[in-house]
Amino acid sequence: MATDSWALAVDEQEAAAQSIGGLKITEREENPKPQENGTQKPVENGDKAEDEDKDDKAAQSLLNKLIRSNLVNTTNQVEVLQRDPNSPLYSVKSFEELRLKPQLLQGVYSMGFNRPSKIQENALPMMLAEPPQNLIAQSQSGTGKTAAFVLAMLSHVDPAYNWPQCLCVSPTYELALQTGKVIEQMGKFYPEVTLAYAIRGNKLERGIKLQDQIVIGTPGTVLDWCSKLKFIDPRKIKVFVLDEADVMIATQGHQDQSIRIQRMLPKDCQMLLFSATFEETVWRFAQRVVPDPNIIKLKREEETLDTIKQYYVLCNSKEEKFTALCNIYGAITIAQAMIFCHTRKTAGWLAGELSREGHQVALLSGEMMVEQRAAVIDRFRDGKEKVLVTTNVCARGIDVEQVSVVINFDLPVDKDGNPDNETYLHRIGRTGRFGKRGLAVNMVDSKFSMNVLNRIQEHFNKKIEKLDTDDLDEIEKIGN
Ligand SMILES: Nc1ncnc2c1ncn2[C@@H]1O[C@H](COP(=O)(O)OP(=O)(O)OP(=O)(O)O)[C@@H](O)[C@H]1O
Repeated sequence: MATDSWALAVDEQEAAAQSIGGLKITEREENPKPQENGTQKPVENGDKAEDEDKDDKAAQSLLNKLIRSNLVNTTNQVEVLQRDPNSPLYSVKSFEELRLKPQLLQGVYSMGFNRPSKIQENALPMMLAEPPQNLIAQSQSGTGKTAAFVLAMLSHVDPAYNWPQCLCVSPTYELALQTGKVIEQMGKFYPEVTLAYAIRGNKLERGIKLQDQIVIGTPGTVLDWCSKLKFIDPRKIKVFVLDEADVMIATQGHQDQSIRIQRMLPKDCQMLLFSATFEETVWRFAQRVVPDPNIIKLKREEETLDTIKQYYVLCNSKEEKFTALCNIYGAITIAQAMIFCHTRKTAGWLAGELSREGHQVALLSGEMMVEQRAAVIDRFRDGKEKVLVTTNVCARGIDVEQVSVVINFDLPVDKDGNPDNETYLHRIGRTGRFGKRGLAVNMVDSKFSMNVLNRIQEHFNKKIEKLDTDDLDEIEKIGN
């Protein structure tokens, strides 16, 4: 696998300079509307709209890729829905069974893959079948989807022809680069096949015809290259991959552009769509892009609150919350803790106060570039810092197994001020697999947050006990 240097005109430095975790503006109401129970969502003094981190799916996805050290193994069953239920269902337990080209098998082994992941067991035989079959596949981040479709693309290209045969669209520039790296790695022993990046900044001379067999890019640029600029002849595409469909649809215009690309492709082109989640909107989009699909789904392992001891403490201000936190630290031994705040400002303030108290603190917030965030998480995972202070959305989906104490300095609420039960569960829940015990302490500082807490209790039907942080004996007991 070779990358044409002219085809990748934008270097990695530029990628790093493009902060996708940069300042994001979220609307914040000046006068919050009354909540269901008549209490009001309090506005913290001096908070600005940009102080809240935006839920940026693309940034989260990139962050997940950067901090991932290996395959996420899951014990959950794969659900397969075949287009033709009468044809036998193949699944493979080894890469050898796939009869890959030797250069590709060498590439797979050089990446350290010994056997297919759960999703790959079913997806690979389907994608490599003759005649080609369409596929919609959903499984959580890190379960091996990218590796699977990269292998399918590399298997389907014919290096004897010097024109694009496989087209892959990714939601962002950075995600396209990440997937491009996997194509380059896996195709390392297959130098006849080359890859081009259809991403912003990559300007090609007008009138040229691309000679690379694989093209990866973002929807807008890929569409331009296929239509206006005609660098690619879409009628010669054999495999079309739409990656991260759930992230894709979160960006205005991407859905439309992807559908316009798809319409230019020949009828017998293999369509493959991947997503980490499968909400109704993703599903509707998937069905528009992939005709007559086979469907593979792998459910996320359920998180549970069963092994978590949950408490709340009553305070009147953020200073009192900080004192309560110090009391907890004074009474029980905490190996590593994650503390969640609602805004960047509170997170920054709290991190400063904790450091002054002598704690080794890491701070994670949305104004940091994704690469910086990844570095912070890596250090925390290595135990270099013992406390991670973070804003709501920044740490979503980040799995730090060794953390046994979670403090909700602010309770999770959605943009309308309603309890965000899903986030609550993700922050403090544990998958049955790890089954470790955990401790969660929620800080309540107003009628509003008490109401949020009550509704969280009701939702999960689990009692959250009150804790008196002035009573050291009582705190000691919860640490046991
Ligand atoms: N069969 C395998 N054996 C071992 N490691 C694998 C295997 N397949 C993939 N991996 C590794 O596991 C990690 C996750 O794989 P991959 O990126 O393909 O997952 P993904 O489902 O595409 O994730 P995302 O949704 O974030 O894109 C990568 O580091 C990849 O190199």
